[in-house]
Amino acid sequence: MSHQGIVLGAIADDFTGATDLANNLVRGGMRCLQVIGVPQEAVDLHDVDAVVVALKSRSCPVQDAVTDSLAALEWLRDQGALQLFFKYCSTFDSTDEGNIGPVADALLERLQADQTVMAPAFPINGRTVYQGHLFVGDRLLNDSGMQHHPLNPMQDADLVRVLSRQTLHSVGLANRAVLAKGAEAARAHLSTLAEQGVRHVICDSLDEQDLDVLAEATAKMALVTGGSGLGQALPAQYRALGWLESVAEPGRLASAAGGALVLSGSCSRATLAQVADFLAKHPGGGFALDPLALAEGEHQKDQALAFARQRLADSVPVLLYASADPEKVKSAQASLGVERAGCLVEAALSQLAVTLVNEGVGRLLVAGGETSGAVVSALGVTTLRIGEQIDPGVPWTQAPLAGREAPLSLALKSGNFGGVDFFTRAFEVLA
Ligand SMILES: Nc1ncnc2c1ncn2[C@@H]1O[C@H](COP(=O)(O)OP(=O)(O)OP(=O)(O)O)[C@@H](O)[C@H]1O
Ligand SMILES: O=C(O)[C@@H](O)C(=O)CO
Repeated sequence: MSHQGIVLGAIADDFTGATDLANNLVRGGMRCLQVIGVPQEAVDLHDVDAVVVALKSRSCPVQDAVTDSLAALEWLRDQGALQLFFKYCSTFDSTDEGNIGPVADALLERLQADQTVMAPAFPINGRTVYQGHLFVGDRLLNDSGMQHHPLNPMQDADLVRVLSRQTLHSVGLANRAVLAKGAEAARAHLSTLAEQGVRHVICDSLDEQDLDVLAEATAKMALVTGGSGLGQALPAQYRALGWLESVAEPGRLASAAGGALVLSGSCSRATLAQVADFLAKHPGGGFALDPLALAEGEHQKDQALAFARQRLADSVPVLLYASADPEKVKSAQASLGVERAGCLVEAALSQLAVTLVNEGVGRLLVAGGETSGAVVSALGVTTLRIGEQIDPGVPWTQAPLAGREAPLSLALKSGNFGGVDFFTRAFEVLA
């Protein structure tokens, strides 16, 4: 007989990363709920197999990340989780201070477990690991653009070395040669490393088959860590263990209704191409926000609102965006400071979201991790039911909102995820 509580409890270090993992759990066959922060009230989990707690712990001070992650762990254990998953970015976003190492150490200690695996790979989106080195497409991590990341520049692709700077514990490697021998050999390798006191094991994975082997070898570990690729492989193992029943349509959502709005605060390369593609397909369908104008008062926001209302009245999708090329972003940041420029944009997009959702927007797409965090918080979203995938890493979700009869259909897109036509196709795939 299957386990009655939730099977998997996940702790994600940012909002869009949480949705990415949740999406792959649904694809693996689990009914999944994402909660924003550690719930303060009871959550109905009667038809849920996996819960992902979305934190903002990727770039915050180490102690805050540890405290929040432990609170999430306790809550998930109270819900009956049989296995815990610590989700971080497939590009291993972190610094020498943390937060991946210290959070993993604290979770292991609380669980009284000796070892965990670290598997950031997400092959379908080009993130693979070989001999412990992380690749983005055909480039090593430190040559992929991530070496210039403003918060966590990744200047070393050797994850054993990277993680060793974040923990006092011993870090080891399960390489491709081990995985190629199958799950039994991988388990034996992990045991040998555990006997040698190796607490964290960086795992190679070049493709889904490697992740399947890894999932089989680790499904009974108290804690696994990594990207969403491993998340897609685990549900089959839970079914094999008898923990999970097969469910038809684990990503089934209620019908979507209401106006279609895209809010983009992401300046990542993929998003810029998606904005351009939307504007080409919907001439006159977008309104550009500029932090310098936003700094001067309410005028530009009011203009954006009037523009959106007009389009929505005509039942056509509308795009409000601050996304801009690096030159423009740099110039706004030079005038306003990085933080103020970001805050102005996030505040404007959040206020526009609240007003327009109140007025009848029912299908909302948000681009950018920070932007999504700001918008979701402003809307008062506390839970997201995970639906079908739009593109790898990004599903449609539904959020109940106070004062609204029908749930809001919401898609949160990581900056670099999604095909070029994402802003148009997302609405086409929504029933
Ligand atoms: N024109 C602009 N000038 C300056 N800052 C901007 C501008 N447009 C957006 N921003 C800010 O840039 C930041 C973009 O971060 P966000 O996390 O939303 O996107 P991303 O980095 O592409 O996504 P992800 O974190 O998922 O990779 C936000 O703080 C946003 O407010
Ligand atoms: O793992 C990934 O790449 C994403 O889910 C993410 O965390 C991007 O911020």
